[in-house]
Amino acid sequence: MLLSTVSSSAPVFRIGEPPVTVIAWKQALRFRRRKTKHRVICCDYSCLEVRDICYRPPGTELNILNGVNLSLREKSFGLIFGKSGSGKTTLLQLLAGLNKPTSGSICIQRYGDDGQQNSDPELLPTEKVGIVFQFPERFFVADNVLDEITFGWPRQKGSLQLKEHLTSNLQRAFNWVGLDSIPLDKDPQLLSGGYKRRLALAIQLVQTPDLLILDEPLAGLDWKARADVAKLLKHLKKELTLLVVSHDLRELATLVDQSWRMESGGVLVAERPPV
Ligand SMILES: Nc1ncnc2c1ncn2[C@@H]1O[C@H](COP(=O)(O)OP(=O)(O)OP(=O)(O)O)[C@@H](O)[C@H]1O
Repeated sequence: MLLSTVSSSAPVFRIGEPPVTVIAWKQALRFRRRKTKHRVICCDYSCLEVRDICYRPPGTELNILNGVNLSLREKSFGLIFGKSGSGKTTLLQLLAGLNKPTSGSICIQRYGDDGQQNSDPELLPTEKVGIVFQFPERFFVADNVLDEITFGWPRQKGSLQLKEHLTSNLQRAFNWVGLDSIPLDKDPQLLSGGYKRRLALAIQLVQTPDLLILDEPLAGLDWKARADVAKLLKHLKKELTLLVVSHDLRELATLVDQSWRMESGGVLVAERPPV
């Protein structure tokens, strides 16, 4: 009798069911737990860490790098600038595993939400590092976009699974860099300067690196292409860690989370870009 007087929007209590307030309370608790769990996941993070690296090329007397340290949080944008010949490219080559440091280490360190290290450092796996060299288009070898992007893929018969995996990454990489409208049979040399850089980025992104290293990504491009590539890097930063060496500080300044100046003698100093 009482129920019939209750409006249709009011909560209805039926025998055998918990009152609506209890349901709401449980939902709130579940939401809070989820939020707490989410917060823990968010705050647990890793950093690329370069620890006290020195580098002296074999057969030479002087160190190019002298006690270099840096820490770069995942999915952020790190910029290294400094005078020509100070050792920036040399550092990138060590990070990409192309040379071995004379001393020091390069690792991935995990941190908890309290900012404390919560595991032992792990060596940086070089297969998770992509590098785009200065003027990458000068190293293009194929006469169509598809052959260029698949040039370094495994050729052996048994590598079908890996090739399938790379193929599934290809479309995603093309979408990321905005190459999806370019015909795969187009000659890479006929692409504009900006699109050549996009192709060079896509070649690396197909391998799904965690860390992407770029040496002078804007060098030699016109203003429009420079703005396009800078915008693309801003987009990529949401997906992976970027470490960039550049003299083009003005265009990149707004993307930078951490930056360092390489001083003559191979010493790295944390510093904002002077723009
Ligand atoms: N294998 C090597 N043997 C001897 N010297 C080397 C070797 N590799 C690099 N160098 C020297 O180390 C110094 C640093 O070179 P690096 O290319 O790293 O500088 P950089 O800061 O990247 O310069 P830029 O801004 O002009 O690209 C230079 O003086 C270079 O000549």
